[in-house]
Amino acid sequence: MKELAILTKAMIQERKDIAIAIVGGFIAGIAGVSLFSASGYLISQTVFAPPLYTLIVLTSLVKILGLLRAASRYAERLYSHRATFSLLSRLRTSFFAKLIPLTPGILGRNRSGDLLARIVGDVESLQHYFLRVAYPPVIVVLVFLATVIFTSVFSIWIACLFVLGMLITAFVVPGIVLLGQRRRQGRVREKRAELSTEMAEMLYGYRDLKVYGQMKKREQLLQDASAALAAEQEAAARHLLLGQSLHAFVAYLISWGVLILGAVFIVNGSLAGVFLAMLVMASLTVFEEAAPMAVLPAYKQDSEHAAKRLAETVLDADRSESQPSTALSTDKAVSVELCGVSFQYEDEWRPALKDITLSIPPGSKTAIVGPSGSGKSTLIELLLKLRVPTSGLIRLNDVSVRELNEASIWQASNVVLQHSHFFRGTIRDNLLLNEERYTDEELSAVLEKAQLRNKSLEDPVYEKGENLSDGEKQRLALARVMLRKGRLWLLDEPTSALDYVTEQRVLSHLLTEAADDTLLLICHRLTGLEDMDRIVVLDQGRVIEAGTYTELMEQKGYFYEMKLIERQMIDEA
Ligand SMILES: Nc1ncnc2c1ncn2[C@@H]1O[C@H](COP(=O)(O)OP(=O)(O)OP(=O)(O)O)[C@@H](O)[C@H]1O
Repeated sequence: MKELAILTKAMIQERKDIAIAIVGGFIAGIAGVSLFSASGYLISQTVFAPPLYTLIVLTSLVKILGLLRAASRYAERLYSHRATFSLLSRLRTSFFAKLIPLTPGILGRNRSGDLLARIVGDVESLQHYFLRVAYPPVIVVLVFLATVIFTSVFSIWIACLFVLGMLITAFVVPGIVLLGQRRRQGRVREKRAELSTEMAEMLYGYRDLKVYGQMKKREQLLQDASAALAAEQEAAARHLLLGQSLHAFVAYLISWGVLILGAVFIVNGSLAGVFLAMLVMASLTVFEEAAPMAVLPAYKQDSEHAAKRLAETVLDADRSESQPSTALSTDKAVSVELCGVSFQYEDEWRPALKDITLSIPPGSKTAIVGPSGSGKSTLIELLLKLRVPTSGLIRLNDVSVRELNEASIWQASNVVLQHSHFFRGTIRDNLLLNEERYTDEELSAVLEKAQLRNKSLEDPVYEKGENLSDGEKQRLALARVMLRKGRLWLLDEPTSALDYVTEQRVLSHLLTEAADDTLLLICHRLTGLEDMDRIVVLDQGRVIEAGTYTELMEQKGYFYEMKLIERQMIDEA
């Protein structure tokens, strides 16, 4: 199966551990069969009162086999699990590497809880492919063949009975287990995704749920989802247990067959009675070793399904895997040019941006204003290559964005998006997100410039910046961006939560920092835009006005009207 290719590749990388696990498993299996066969033979021999040295040799052999079995089983478990954990970490990183270039688009298409279920649950399911599907049959077949050859020395018919039993346990029992398993596992996955989704919704929206009095209802939904998952898991586990019980039943049936056949051969003189217990014990043990065969197809199917879901999730990643190698230079300020750029979100009926043509010279300072939903943030996402224009061309430093390596664009840009993420740690941790090293003095200086004097570098930051006010979050994001060395500043409403005075102070520091760089500032408030080289007004995805502050005021168009309304509101306030 194509989806499992990635897993096979990862398994090849762990071939040394896998080979040791197989050798360990084989020795453990053979030692197990020999141990119990020798015990059966020992018990039979004692009846005939053999010389003492025979008993000593047999007893020692049993002990040695017991030790050998334990040691080799330990080695098998150790190396197979080590290989599994390495495999899982390889799979996780390769899945993440494919997933990351797809953001933010992928979050729009998938519910985050479901994505989490895939990342955690489905990747985890793949471990079964190795632990329960790929390598156990190799051991089972080797141990079984060795046992059949050994048994055939005593009786070819008993050896044939072993083969018959093996065929039943390898094909008939798993076939029965497989019936209905696909449906059951599908339901488990569905319920797991539902539970993760409910959980994510509750975690993200717990404040609103509390305020709107919906918490109890959500908790109930969560409990229902959890109970539904537990019920499906129980049903699936019961079904697997049924397979294992069937396997044990067949194993005992074959052992009874060995006993009866052996008794018949002893009566007609073709088998020495002393070997009967040994053959029965060999039969019981070899089928015990073959127990994983009962659930193998079920796990195989489960792993294939998980691999398919993961492959579907990152389907587009393969298409966009090869990134161009041309890098955006950080040696000089970046020029930005948009020629007839349009963009429409998937499943949206109207474009977010329509035929935008703009030329932003290197080192210039441009403000982008316009009503909510006019496409300002979308424009920034296109410049960052987070989305690809539906039509038109974007050039940075005269190179088409299509030909530029996206990581180099991010490297060359100082970006503050509307919602910055903050990690659990300290203010210092949240400032030091790039590879550069900074002294405490430098870090404190940016906090000062961002008007975050009330925070020290060691102050804690909770997950998602829960303990920071919206204004503090914005100022921390701005402090973070001031530490970067990019030559293109893309700031999406970076000061919307600040009071007027603080906003002006921060903006003035920002403009000083970006003095030699190109800066694009999206803002709703129209105050302080006099210092900008150009103001671009967007409405319904189109550029409706563009010019300097004075030009737009003289033009008495949309910007002028908005400015008048803003002044009036400030006066009234
Ligand atoms: N992920 C998305 N999927 C579908 N449509 C989207 C998505 N993000 C934005 N849109 C739509 O695209 C249009 C432009 O959105 P955008 O966020 O660029 O506007 P904006 O001018 O930045 O708004 P605001 O000032 O409120 O931040 C809006 O109509 C919005 O509904």
